[in-house]
Amino acid sequence: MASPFPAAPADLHAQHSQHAVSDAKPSETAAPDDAAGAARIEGRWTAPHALRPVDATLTVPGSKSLTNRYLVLAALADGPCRLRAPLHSRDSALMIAALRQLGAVIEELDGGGQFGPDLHVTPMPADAVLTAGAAIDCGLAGTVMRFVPPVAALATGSVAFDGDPQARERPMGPVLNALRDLGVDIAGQCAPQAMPFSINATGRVHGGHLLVDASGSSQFISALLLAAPRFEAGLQLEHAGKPVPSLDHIAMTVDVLRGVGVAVDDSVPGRWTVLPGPIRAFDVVIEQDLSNAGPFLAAALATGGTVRIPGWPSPTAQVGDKWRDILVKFGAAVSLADGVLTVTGGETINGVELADTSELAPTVAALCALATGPSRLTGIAHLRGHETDRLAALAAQINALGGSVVETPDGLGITPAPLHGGLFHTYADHRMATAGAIIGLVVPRVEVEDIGTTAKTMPEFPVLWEALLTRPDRSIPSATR
Ligand SMILES: O=C(O)C1=C[C@@H](OP(=O)(O)O)[C@@H](O)[C@H](O)C1
Ligand SMILES: C=C(OP(=O)(O)O)C(=O)O
Repeated sequence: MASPFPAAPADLHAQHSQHAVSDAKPSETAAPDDAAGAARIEGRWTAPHALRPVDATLTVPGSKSLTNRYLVLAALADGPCRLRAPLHSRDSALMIAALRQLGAVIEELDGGGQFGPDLHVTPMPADAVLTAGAAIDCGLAGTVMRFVPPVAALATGSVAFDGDPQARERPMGPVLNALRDLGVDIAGQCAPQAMPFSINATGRVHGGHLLVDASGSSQFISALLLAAPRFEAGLQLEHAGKPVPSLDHIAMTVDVLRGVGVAVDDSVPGRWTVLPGPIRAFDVVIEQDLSNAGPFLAAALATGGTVRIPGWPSPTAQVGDKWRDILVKFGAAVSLADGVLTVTGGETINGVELADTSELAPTVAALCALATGPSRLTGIAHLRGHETDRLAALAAQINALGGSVVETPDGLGITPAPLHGGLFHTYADHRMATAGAIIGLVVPRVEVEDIGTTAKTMPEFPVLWEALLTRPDRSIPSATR
């Protein structure tokens, strides 16, 4: 779809104010422990419609994947740690609450950055005994439900895990079976391979060799690697099964482990060896979330405008760095100079063929729905086990707006079709909400069912998104903090 815009209106801000928010309301139930305290917008939300090409400069909050990895490592480290510019969102709040349950002391420090305070972490005491047991709410966070059980196995006491109803549908079996293979006592109350379950932890995990089928999620591997230095014999982990998805996320895990002094060998594909040893205390700056930068960069393509993101980390282990290649394939001009990523969209958006786009896929699919040529996304069968079955959800919701999307066994085929407004269901999935927002930039009257789902990884999304359209060269307004 081309993006022809009428001449810019005299008072752009006034026009957006009329259209931007319909039933949306500030939430009275901010996520627990969410230090950011950003004003919440929840519920049905009329996606702002761009009246002219965007021209904006912004930074986004910290990386979910880095924040939750460093929180886990800090809880297991050999001394107090500091996370600077961490993410403050539902997923990070759930991780903080989980690690506190296991004995880590996590405090917010005065000051901090644009998106909330820094964090100081005093690790779990080595001899922590959870006399009253612990109950961990995983919400819908894959990083909490997969990364925390191996950490819990290193405490002493009973640790119960549960989460949102949708989380009970997400695959857990390989992590639980792996821990059982390592001798950890796990009782499943629901299905034996899913939440809810509880761990009767003895404070020690011997470690050793493990065979795991990680074709359902890279998080099964990352979860075991992160705790492995604290296993008595370390870990020799081997994957057996269909290809492992989201390999960039495993590379990130290896990268952060090495950064805190852990010896990891990943020289043989599908095998990882972690030597036992201390996790060195650290003081780290969390990079902004490049995956969550995606919808803002996509806005440049959708509207034929320009979006700049200063402070783009390079080098980085984040999968979102792939935007620099992906958006060129869609037809954008992309440059990285002096740490500023600049993306400028053209007259039209090209169709693309892309493999293993991992968590970038919903944003990619939204751009494909606006493209002038057909697209094929492959290697993302495991998205059926994400926050929702993302392949089914994207196909259903884009088609409900007049699109032409077919599900394939491992992805999506998307053919250009004229789109119209309508309700875009979100299925408790933050990336469905942002996909609806992207389409709504150029398709009038798209309503996103629950924009509040973006609080999973970016509570500031609706505010930043509206500012993207109305206020160039801006960052989050202080009034929302
Ligand atoms: O380890 C991580 O931080 C993540 C790994 C990926 O999971 P999958 O391998 O299940 O795709 C990714 O999609 C998720 O958003 C975050
Ligand atoms: C798949 C995702 O999340 P999770 O960490 O819950 O798996 C995601 O953020 O796209």
